[in-house]
Amino acid sequence: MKFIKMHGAGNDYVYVDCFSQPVPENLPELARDISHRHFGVGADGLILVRPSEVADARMQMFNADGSESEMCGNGIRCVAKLVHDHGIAVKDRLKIESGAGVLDLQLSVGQDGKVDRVTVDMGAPILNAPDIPTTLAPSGPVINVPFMVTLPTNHHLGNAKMTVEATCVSMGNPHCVIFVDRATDELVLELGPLIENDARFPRRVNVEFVEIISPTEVRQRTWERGSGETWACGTGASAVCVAGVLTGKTERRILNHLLGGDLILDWDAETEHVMMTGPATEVFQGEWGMS
Ligand SMILES: N[C@H](CCC[C@H](N)C(=O)O)C(=O)O
Repeated sequence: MKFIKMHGAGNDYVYVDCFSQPVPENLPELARDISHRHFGVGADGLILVRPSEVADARMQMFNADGSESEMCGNGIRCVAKLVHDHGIAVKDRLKIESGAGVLDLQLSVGQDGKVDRVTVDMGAPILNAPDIPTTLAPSGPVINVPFMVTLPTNHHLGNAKMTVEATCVSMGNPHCVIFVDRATDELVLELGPLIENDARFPRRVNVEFVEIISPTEVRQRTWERGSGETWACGTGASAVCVAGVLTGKTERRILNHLLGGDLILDWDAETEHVMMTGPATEVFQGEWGMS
């Protein structure tokens, strides 16, 4: 099976062009095996680029643990680059079908004629608690809701319980945004998985730890549902943009610094849609499963 390794701001996936080869079988198992950082190619997950009845292509995304997600922001920028650069649809505006609906993308082409940056209309955020889904509220938005986590005994973070303030947003996939003074390893790597798997998120959740630099600039670390800490998360950055406005901490347009690069987010007041702009990079191509 031929694959293309790509990343969006360091959020790296293995991409399979299913226009030119059949859809692989046992996708969750393949996602786990191919994502393994030592025994596989190494990636945050697997993304299939498939024909679509209603768009230029369809994106199907799996996390490193084999779970399927509705949407992937960094991933959809790379899907657009693959569709353009590999001749599937050579246009500077593309429609890509995802679990969050058919999204519109505007492609920027570099000197080499290949896509280097993409602006994605991520659609409108979903804020109603049951639709995120979370039980942190019976209905309506979840904004700065105190969220107590019980820590395992003798935990680095000290006492047995810790309370953070959660602002929850879905971009087709669920996000729990937490604004902190410093996004430390303890918070990201130890509190992250506890929140990811908390029963108050029936479909688990992606967790963003956000430092406010100014009303127009933030720094984000991400503990992703099904993949652990990633170097960037596009749907997460979109959720952070919305949460910043809902909590009064940021303006509608922000620059977000993630471990692997920067994203520009703009929650348009007219359309209520979040616009995300960022890089898309092809690293190498390979063949999987050569016996
Ligand atoms: N990295 C992706 C998000 C993957 C979300 C996935 N971890 C989930 O289960 O929702 C992004 O750039 O939006």
